[in-house]
Amino acid sequence: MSTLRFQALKDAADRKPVKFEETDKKSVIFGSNVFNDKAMRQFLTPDAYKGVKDAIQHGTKIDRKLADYIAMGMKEWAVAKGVTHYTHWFQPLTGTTAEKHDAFFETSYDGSDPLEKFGGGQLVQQEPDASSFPNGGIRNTFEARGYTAWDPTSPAFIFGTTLCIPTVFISYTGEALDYKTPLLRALNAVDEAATEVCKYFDKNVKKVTATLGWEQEYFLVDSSLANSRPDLLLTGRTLLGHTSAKGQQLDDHYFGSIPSRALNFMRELEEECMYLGIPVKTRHNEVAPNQFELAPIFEETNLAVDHNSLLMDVMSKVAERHDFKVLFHEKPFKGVNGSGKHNNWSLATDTGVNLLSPGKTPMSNLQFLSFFINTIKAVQEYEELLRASIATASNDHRLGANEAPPAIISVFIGAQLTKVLEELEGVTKGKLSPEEKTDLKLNVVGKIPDVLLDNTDRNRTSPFAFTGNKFEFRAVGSSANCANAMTTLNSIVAKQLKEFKKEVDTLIEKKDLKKDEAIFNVLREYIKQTKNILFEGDGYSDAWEKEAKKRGLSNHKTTPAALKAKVSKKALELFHDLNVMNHVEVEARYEIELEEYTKKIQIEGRVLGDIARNHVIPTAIRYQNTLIENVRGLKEIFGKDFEKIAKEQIFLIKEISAHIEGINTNVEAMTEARKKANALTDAQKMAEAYCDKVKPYFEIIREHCDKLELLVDDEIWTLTKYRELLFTR
Ligand SMILES: NC(=O)CC[C@H](N)C(=O)O
Repeated sequence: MSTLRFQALKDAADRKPVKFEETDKKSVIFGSNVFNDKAMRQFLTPDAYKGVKDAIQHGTKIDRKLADYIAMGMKEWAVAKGVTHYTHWFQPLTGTTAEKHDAFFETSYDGSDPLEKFGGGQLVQQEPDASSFPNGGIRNTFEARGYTAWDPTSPAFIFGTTLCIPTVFISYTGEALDYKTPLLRALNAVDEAATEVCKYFDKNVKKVTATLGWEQEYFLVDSSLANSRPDLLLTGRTLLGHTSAKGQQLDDHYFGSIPSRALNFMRELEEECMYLGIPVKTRHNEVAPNQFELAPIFEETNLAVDHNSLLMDVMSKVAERHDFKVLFHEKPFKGVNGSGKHNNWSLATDTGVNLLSPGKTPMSNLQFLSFFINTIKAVQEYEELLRASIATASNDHRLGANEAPPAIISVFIGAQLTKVLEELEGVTKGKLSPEEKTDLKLNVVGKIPDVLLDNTDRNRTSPFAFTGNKFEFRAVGSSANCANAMTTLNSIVAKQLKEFKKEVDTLIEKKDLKKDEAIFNVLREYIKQTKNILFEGDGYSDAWEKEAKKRGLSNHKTTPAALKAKVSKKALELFHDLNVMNHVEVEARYEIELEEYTKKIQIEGRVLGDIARNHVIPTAIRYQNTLIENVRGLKEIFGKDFEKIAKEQIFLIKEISAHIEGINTNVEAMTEARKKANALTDAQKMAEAYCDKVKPYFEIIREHCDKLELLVDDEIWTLTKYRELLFTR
C-alpha cells in the first residue's frame, strides 16, 4: 500500500473543524492594529499629525525632525500593543511581500543602557541588503543597494509582534524595483487627468481617486493531502491527475453551504482582517469543489493593493492553523474552474461622486458618459498592453475556459448602454440645434439612471465588463499582485483623459463650440472609433476568435507572446510621458517577467519529469509485475488454454508498457528541449523556447500518466487523486 497517500487520507478523514470564537463584533475590532487616524490623533503631537495628513492628502514631504516625532508616536502605540520589532514592508517584483524584522531594542555603544528605540531615520528610509530581489539588470551587484522609503498613504500596521511600515523599494540610482512605486505614479497621473476633466462639470473637484475592489478566489486543500503531492508543493498546481468522475457538473458547490472546516478558517481569517483594517465583507463557495471566494469593500487603489498582498500572506498563515493549504494558482486542477482576482475599478471625486455611476441630472450623466466612453477608448487603444498586464505562466492555463475570459481583450457594456451609444453616435457634427440639445438631454443622457437599474446582465466570458457603476477587469489572475493590472489601467485611462481634454478644449477654442457641444462631438467620434473593442457575445466561440482577428484585436494565448506589448514603442512612450516608468524600468520588468515565465516552466518540467519517472513508472511496474505473476499462474493451471483466459491481463501488461514507453521517450525529449532552451541567451527567445518547445510535452506526458492512474490498482497508487484533493473537506 502507498503509505504517504493513505496516511494523508487518514489524517484528513480524522480532522475536526478547528475551533474558533470571535473576540468581539467586527465594528469594534476593525482597524485596531492599524496606525490609523484615530491612533494618530492619540499618539502624535498636533504638528506630527498634520505632517502625516498633509503627506497623505497633498504629497508634501515630511522633514527629518517631524519624522522623529512621528516615529516616536508610532513606536509608543506599537509597544503598548506588545510589539517588539519593526519592518519595512514592501512588494518586490517576486510577486510576494518582503520584510526584514529589526528589534526596537538598542544599547549604547558600550552595551549598557538597553532601551526600545525607533527614530525618524528608521521610519523614513532603510537600506535592506536586498541584492537578491529581481531587478532586471538595473542593479549591478557591485552597487546592489536598494532603498525602501516610507509610503505614508498606506498606514502602518501590526502583524503578530511586528510593526509593518508599507514602503516603496527603489534602486540606488532611483529606479523602481517594486510594484508600489509605478502604481503610486499611475494613480497620481489619473488623478491629475481626471480632475481636469471633472472641472468641465464641477469646478469644486480637487482630487480624483481610483478605487479598487478585488475579489479573491482560492482553493483550500487539506494540508496533509497537499503535502503528499510534490507538484502542488513545488509548483502550486497539479501537473497530472485523472479528472474525478464527479467534478463541478452538478453546480452543487457554488454558493452552497460552506463546509465547517472551511467556515472556521474563514471566520478566523476575517477576524485577522478586521484587526488589520481590511474591510472584508463577502465569503462564499465558488464553482469548483473546494474553491472559495472572499471580497472586501472597495478602497483607494494603493491601499486596496496593499490589503490584497497582506491578505494573501495572512490567508496562508491562518490556513496552516486549520490544516489547510491555500492555493492561489490560477489553475490548480485541470477540468474545473480556475481562480481569478476580478478587479472592480472606478474613479471617485473628493466631492463624493462615483464617476462611473450615472447621476440625477443630464449634466452629471454627460460626466458619467465622458468617463465611461473614455475608459472604453483607453482599453481599445491599449488592449494589447492590458493583456500583457495580466500575463503569467499560471494565468495562461486559466484564460479561455471555465468562466475565465479569453486572451482577447474586449469590453462588455450590456444592451442598454449599447443603445445609448448608438443614439449618441447620431449627434450632429459641430453646433447642435436647440431642439437636438433638448432631445439629447431629455431622451438620451437624461434617461440613463432608469436604464441602468435594470442592467443586471453579466457576461462571464468578458475580460472587461461594465457592471452598473464600475468596470470589472475579470482577466486578472488569482495569484497576481493587482498593482500590475492597476498601474496599466490607470495609466491608459490617464493618457486617454488628457487626450480628451485636449480635443474638447480645441473644439471650444477653435470651433467656438459650447462645452457640452464639444463634449458630444468628441464622444461621438470615440464611439465610432471604439466599435471594434465592444463585444457582448460568447467570448469562447470560434466565431469570436475569427471576428476579433478581423477587427484587428490581439489574441496572445501565451505569456511570451503577450509580454512583447510591454516594451512596444507605444507602451514605452505612454509610461514615460505620464512619469509612471522610464524605459529602463519598463524594460527591466519585461526581462523579469520573461525570466519568471521561463523559470516556472522549467521547474514544472523538472517536477513533472521526476513524478512521472520516480512515482508513476515504478508504481506501474509494480502493478504490471502483479499482472505478470497472475498470467504465469494462469498458465501453470490452464496450460495452453491460458492465452484465452489471461487475454485481458496480457492486454493490460502491454498497455502499461506502452504508456511507460510513452512517458520515458517524452520525458527524455522534454529534457533535451530544456537543454536547448537553456543554451539561449536572449530572454524573449528562451521564454518562447520554453513555451513552444518544452511545455507541449507536459500534456503528452500527463496523458500517459493519467491513463496509468486509471489502469493501476488504487491500493498502490502513490499520488493523491483528484477526487481526494477536491472532495475531502
Ligand atoms: N463565478 C465566477 O465569476 C467564476 C470566475 C472564474 N473562477 C474565473 O476564473 O475568473
